[in-house]
Amino acid sequence: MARYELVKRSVALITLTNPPVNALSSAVRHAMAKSMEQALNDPKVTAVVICGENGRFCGGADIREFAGPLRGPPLVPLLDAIEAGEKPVVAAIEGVALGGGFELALVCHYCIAHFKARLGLPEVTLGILPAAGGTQRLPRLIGIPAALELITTGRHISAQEALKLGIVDQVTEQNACEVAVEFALRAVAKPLSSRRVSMLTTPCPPDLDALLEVVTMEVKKKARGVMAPLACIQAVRAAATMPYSKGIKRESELMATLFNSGQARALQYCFFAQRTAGKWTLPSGAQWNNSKPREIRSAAIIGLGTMGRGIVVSLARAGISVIAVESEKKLLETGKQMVIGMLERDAKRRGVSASLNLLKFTLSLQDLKDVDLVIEAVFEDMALKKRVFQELSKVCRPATLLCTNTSGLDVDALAGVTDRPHLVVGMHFFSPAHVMKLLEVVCGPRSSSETIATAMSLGKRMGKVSVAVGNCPGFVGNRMLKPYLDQATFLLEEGATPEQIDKALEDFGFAMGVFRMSDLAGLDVGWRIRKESGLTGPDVDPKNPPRRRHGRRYCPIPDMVCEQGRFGQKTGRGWYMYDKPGGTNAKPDPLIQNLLEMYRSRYAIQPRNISDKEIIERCLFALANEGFRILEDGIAARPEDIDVIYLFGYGFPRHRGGPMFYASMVGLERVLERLEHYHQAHPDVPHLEPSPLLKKLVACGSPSVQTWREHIKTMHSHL
Ligand SMILES: CCCCCCCCCCCCC/C=C/C(=O)SCCNC(=O)CCNC(=O)[C@H](O)C(C)(C)COP(=O)(O)OP(=O)(O)OC[C@H]1O[C@@H](n2cnc3c(N)ncnc32)[C@H](O)[C@@H]1OP(=O)(O)O
Repeated sequence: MARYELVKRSVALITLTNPPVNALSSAVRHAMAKSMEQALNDPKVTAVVICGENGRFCGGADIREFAGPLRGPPLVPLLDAIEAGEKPVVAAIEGVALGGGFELALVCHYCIAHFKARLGLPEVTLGILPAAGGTQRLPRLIGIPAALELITTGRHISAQEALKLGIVDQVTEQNACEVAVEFALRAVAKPLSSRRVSMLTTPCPPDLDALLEVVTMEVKKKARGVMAPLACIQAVRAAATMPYSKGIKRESELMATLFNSGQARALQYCFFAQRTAGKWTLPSGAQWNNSKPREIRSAAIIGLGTMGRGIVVSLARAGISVIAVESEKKLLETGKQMVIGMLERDAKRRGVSASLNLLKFTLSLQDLKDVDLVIEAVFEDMALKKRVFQELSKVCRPATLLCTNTSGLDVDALAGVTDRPHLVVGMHFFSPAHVMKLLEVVCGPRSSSETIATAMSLGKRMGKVSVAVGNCPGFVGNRMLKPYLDQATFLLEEGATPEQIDKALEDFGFAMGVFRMSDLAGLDVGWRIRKESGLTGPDVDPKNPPRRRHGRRYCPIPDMVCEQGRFGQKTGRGWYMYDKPGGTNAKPDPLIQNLLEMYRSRYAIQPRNISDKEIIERCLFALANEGFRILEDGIAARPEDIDVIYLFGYGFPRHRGGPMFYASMVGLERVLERLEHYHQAHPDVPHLEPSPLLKKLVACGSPSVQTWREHIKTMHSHL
């Protein structure tokens, strides 16, 4: 857990050995304490270097230990002892120094960082704060404004930025450990008092209160209802206003308020869920660690609409040659200019050169004959997509993977028109595709494990969080959206307003309520789909009574909004009104209020007061209920996959963990009871009927979300 060696006859080299990230587990803390004691007591030792094995200094406290009782030597006294020691201690930072790892570096008297190293205090992203002295030492070292920024955002910084801020003493391109040993030898006999950061006085700006107020407002705006950043601000205030001994106590009190909170549990769950999602597995036994992805050097995109353009940018940014295809010269030219502009702006922001040399634009599918992979991103029309796939079958070499960016159509039906169904897979990007991190990899029943592995690995290469899902209408994300949207519009019928529903959801933590989100996405897309499926428009079966389709409750208000040409932000009118087409400032629109009143009076609906609690329960429990059905149907393998999809694709607040984790936090019994209650009140809404899996889990004593998969595994899988 920590290796102790004597090098250069007088330097104790302590190497943390806890792969993969040398987290400060109880065993590591124990071994470090012993090694430090040995180094400080050995008269031969004049200096100490601390480094991490395998080119990684330290990824911080062992997050898995937070879930159980705290064991082993506490970190704070161990770090205090390192700082107080009479022999110079040098941190040799390679790879990462994060969280407790950064705090370890802060107590070392000197820091050498490899030029590729990254440092940061990401505790806030886990719902806690840097409680091993980080909130007290960092402000003393770099001042309040810079420390506040790093601690409240959890941002990682480069070694170069750390040098500029005065966190590290030297950046090297050589082996940081060897440089640190030489540095340590030179540091022997130099006075250490000024190197003990806890002894420094915090440089305090004259307008401290005003600064803290501004940061508090910013944090509240960015992360509504999230506790950890606010606690971080209070801890940093203590660093400015109290001596170290009192500040560290304040830090620890604030940590105690966060440590066992639901938010901390949710955020730590999200950390592991994201990593779990990458470990896809199929019933055949094929999985992430036994299926080799193909190497993708070249790709083609069919269609340069909004999605296609974003995908081209994502691929080019990942260093992949891209051929972009359009059907008309004008569309091709427009798409080309947009892609080039996007890549140039992106490169400027990242301080790199735009990879325009990787791009080729063409009107001819014949140019695709040698590419490794094609992603079709044409209009969401099955007949059109089938024609494209038939054509691709003819022109692409037999080994080319054929992917579709459909947001919900049958991937297997597309595979069926090709000569290589095993090489067909869905790659469902989210708009804007060069910004949104989520990628649903849709596994058709005939997609080979190599095809799935390739799509997953390509997603990772593009910086996406990829989740493998099964093939059904809407896959996971969009399938779950329907009951959520339905509940929102039913609530409108019953007496709520768009702004009331949005406010309840935004107070819950969503960046945007459902109606603001719909206005942003465009209301016409859903309208077209409803018309095509005969739910509205001239094809509606006249036998359907009003507000009912196929024997179920149906709310026609969204159709009525679209009939008025209100398609959302792009038309300047939707559920809200905007200053101009494309405007973003949403204001409640009296016309919508009128429409709702007229609608209710036409159908003799007596509007009632609807509480925020009912809004949240009906929208979110219906959402989770569909998630349970998706697990039952084997469309998602694990609740973590669903949660990751909602966190990264639909703006579900991270501090709530995702819809499935949220349901588990509320308590499955309670969710079941509320769904039963609402289903009784609305028997014509099947989405409110509790799913058999939810009932089964409750019958099994509501196990923790991490163990649900044991109850699901006997069920049929469509992955
Ligand atoms: C009333 C109660 C009072 C309570 C008071 C409590 C007092 C407690 C005091 C304690 C004070 C401690 C203060 C310090 C806190 C911390 O340090 S919290 C941790 C901060 N660190 C992080 O957030 C870093 C997290 N990790 C990462 O960002 C990345 O993993 C990485 C280090 C940048 C590496 O990335 P990459 O190479 O992409 O690998 P990954 O796939 O992400 O990770 C590989 C595997 O390692 C696991 N892992 C990573 N970090 C940790 C960690 N810190 N702890 C445990 N495990 C970790 C990760 O899950 C992967 O595992 P597998 O999926 O199983 O492979």
